Amino acid sequence: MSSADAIVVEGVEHSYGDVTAVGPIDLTVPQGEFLVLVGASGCGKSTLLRLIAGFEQPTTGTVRTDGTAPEPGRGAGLVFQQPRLFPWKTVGGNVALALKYAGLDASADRVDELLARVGLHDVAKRRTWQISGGQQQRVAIARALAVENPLLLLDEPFAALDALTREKLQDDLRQVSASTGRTSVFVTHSVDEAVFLGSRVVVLTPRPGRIALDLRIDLPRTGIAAAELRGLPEFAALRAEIGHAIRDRVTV
Ligand SMILES: Nc1ncnc2c1ncn2[C@@H]1O[C@H](COP(=O)(O)OP(=O)(O)OP(=O)(O)O)[C@@H](O)[C@H]1O
Repeated sequence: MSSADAIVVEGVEHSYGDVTAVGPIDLTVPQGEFLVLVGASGCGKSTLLRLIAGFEQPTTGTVRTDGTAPEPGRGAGLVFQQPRLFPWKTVGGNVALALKYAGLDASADRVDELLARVGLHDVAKRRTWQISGGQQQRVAIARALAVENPLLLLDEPFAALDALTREKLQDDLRQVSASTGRTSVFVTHSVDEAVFLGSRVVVLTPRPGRIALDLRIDLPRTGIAAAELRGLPEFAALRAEIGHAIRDRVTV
């Protein structure tokens, strides 16, 4: 392992009872990479993410994040499909809680700054049910960014959103991630989303999830409009290659 490696997965297999969900998998993620995991439903994407978060222990092999065994709730900001906000807190209160929990400055100015980073202005005092689903997911991302954790782990964060909101959030996340340079692992079913967000895309085989394709995405990450990026011929070629890798291994 080099000091520049944020995540090292070595010889990892994970079983639930007698069902082997993933592995064996070897995967090294250098610092600053935006890794997207894609694959058919049930191939073990979330399991691999949970192993990296420390929510699951590998049945065999080892997982290291920043050189040590991952511990749940430490060292990683997490975003799930549902925003999981506290409904009895205001929007700002939800972000402030994450800051307080980490012993950081939880002032109104700091909360506003974080909300502004995900495109939310003037909503800090609202209740969580007074904002849209897309806005709630932005709050969840702001909360995950609040603590300067080295890792950002996202499990299908945009899956429950409508197509337009989803594209907008993808665009914003791409910009935020380019500016923070934080190592990220993002799970999705969407090939388009994978190519748009990832600096690297790993396709998993159907269960047990193994690496079927490991692809560097050399598309510009800054200074290009989302529509222009999606319109590049290289974008279409990468989407086709990843789509083939998934379809080749799925028997319907
Ligand atoms: N807690 C659990 N107990 C038993 N089996 C589980 C558990 N969690 C997941 N599995 C099984 O392990 C396999 C991998 O599941 P996982 O959720 O990691 O896949 P996934 O690729 O994220 O799926 P999806 O894209 O549908 O969310 C599946 O067959 C699933 O049924």
